[in-house]
Amino acid sequence: MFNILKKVFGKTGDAIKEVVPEKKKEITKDEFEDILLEADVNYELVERLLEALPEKINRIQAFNSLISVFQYKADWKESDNKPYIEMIIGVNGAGKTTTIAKLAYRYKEMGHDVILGAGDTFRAAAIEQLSRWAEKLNIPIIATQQGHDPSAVVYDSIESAKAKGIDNVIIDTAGRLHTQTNLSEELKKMIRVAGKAMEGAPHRKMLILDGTQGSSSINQAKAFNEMVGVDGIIITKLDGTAKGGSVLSIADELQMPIFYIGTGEQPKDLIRFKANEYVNTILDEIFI
Ligand SMILES: Nc1nc2c(ncn2[C@@H]2O[C@H](COP(=O)(O)OP(=O)(O)OP(=O)(O)O)[C@@H](O)[C@H]2O)c(=O)[nH]1
Repeated sequence: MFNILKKVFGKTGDAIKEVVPEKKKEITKDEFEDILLEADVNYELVERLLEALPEKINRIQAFNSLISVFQYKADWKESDNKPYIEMIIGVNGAGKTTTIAKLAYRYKEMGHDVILGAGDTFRAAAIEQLSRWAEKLNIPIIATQQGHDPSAVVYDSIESAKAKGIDNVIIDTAGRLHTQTNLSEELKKMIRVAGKAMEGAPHRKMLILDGTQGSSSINQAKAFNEMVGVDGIIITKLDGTAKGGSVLSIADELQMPIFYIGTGEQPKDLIRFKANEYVNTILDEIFI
């Protein structure tokens, strides 16, 4: 796990090395500040973290400082419901489709049966892309034509899962933020219809955030959270960016669990996010 993380945060590590080329036992407050800013931690958070720290900082002090950011409750909200219904939310291009394939792959590996719902009916390309993943992963998908009501997709995929004894339903949604009001109504309707098809559904609403956007994805996240109430986050594309510190800003600003991080473009490239492992990966670049 640490090796994967070391690779994922490789570019962030390179950015840290710009500040401290040699690993040390202690660093100064100024160095810690520069490291965090280089890694794209939001300025206000950096200042807040530094306030409580001494002039010379050792690894334990740095660890305690960074881990304190991850104070959110309910780290892992799993449910016994069968089928277990998830809606995947986020702006276009954040990595929703790929992440749905990754989740589906993960559940299949666990021995579960999975069905997908192509709920981004706004774009034909989204339906096609998800259908291609379904074919590759050999799992069923409920899809309609572009422009049709995505709530029908929600209803049909849940009904199909119930009828066939399928364990996991993963539903894609549209992510066109430029027509936010329509999107908000559409998502709310999808949620209502899910609840009609199965009481308590959707069991989890996951927000996908693009890790290469760094801290700027936070406002998007807030907008989606206001629209529909998000249960947790998946951060994608962390493998390709030096902005690995944005995970801290995201956790701090949104105070909601980060469930997984995307580590590449393949279905297997998704790992559970664990705050202590993440913090240690960053600190390994700084301290002996
Ligand atoms: N390196 C890397 N690339 C990723 C990751 N997740 C997604 N991508 C890539 O990001 C691009 C966009 O991902 P999509 O899954 O198409 O994103 P989307 O949000 O569905 O976007 P639309 O299809 O535009 O709605 C694709 O080229 C993916 O391969 C990740 O964790 N790491």
